[in-house]
Amino acid sequence: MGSENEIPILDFNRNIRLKLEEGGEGWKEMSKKVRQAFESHSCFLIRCDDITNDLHDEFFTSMKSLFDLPEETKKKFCSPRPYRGYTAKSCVIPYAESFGIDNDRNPDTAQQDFINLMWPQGNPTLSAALSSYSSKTRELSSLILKMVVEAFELPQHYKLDIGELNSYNDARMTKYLTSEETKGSNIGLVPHTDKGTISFICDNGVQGLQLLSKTGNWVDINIPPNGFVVVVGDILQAWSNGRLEAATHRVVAKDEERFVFVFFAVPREGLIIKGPSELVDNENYPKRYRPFNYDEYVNYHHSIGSQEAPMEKFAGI
Ligand SMILES: O=C(O)CCC(=O)C(=O)O
Ligand SMILES: [Fe+2]
Repeated sequence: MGSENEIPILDFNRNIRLKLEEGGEGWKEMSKKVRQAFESHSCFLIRCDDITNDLHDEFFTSMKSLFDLPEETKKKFCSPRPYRGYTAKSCVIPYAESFGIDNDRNPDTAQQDFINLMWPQGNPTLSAALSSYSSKTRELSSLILKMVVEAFELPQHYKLDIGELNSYNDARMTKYLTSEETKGSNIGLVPHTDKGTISFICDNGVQGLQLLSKTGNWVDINIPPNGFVVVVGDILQAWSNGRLEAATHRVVAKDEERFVFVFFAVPREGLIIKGPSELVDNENYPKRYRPFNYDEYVNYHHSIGSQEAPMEKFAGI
């Protein structure tokens, strides 16, 4: 599927999705493409015309107004949980500010509470756009994970498993400093893998995301305005017994301000991650990870900071 510099692009526009009948030929065909792209690149680009140009522009314009709020207002958004709340220029993201919204119970309520905290008088434009982006990515994440089960020819009951790996979602909005503001450093976000199941990323058109290719080169990712890049996270790597590898990615600083929305599909709290025995094959794919508790992995990840191959150190056999 193309060279390492060519990130595969899959079309999930409405007319295509309408024809995807679960278990049908078109569905199987698309499932194969999803698996191939995850195997070859650990990610792929998605085109999805539910994200119209107007919605894209409204979202990123209103996101800018969020970061333009006074520092003391932004700081009101705090959370005792790792990676959530408002962070500015932290050691993991030294050249960015970011809001991590914990959506685990009821995503719409969590997002609404967040908007009301920032704007007691409300911000209907950002509220509606955030809700549209989140519901679209939520729908796509369950579709794509079901396709992973299909493409590995796993028994259908694993779709329930996948539901558990995809039960919560965390939304993140980030603003990166420009290369002038980072004063010489060209890194906006250090190389890392995402600790959830899969993540969807989209930006305001200022390209800065790079993927570490299988041959060790940094490859630019140009996210289509009407779509996302979807990347494999640590949990899908562990669940698939390493057949799908988490995407190592980083962000480089650019001359213009970069705004980003990320949707992390994550397991429910306390889930024990234990992949299908069908994906273990003693000759070619011996068992790579012990079963582990998702929360313990998140706490471990948080305690060590951003390091290479945290999953291998935590649960590798
Ligand atoms: O800014 C981006 O393009 C990627 C953000 C990211 O990797 C993350 O928040 O985990
Ligand atoms: Fe990431």
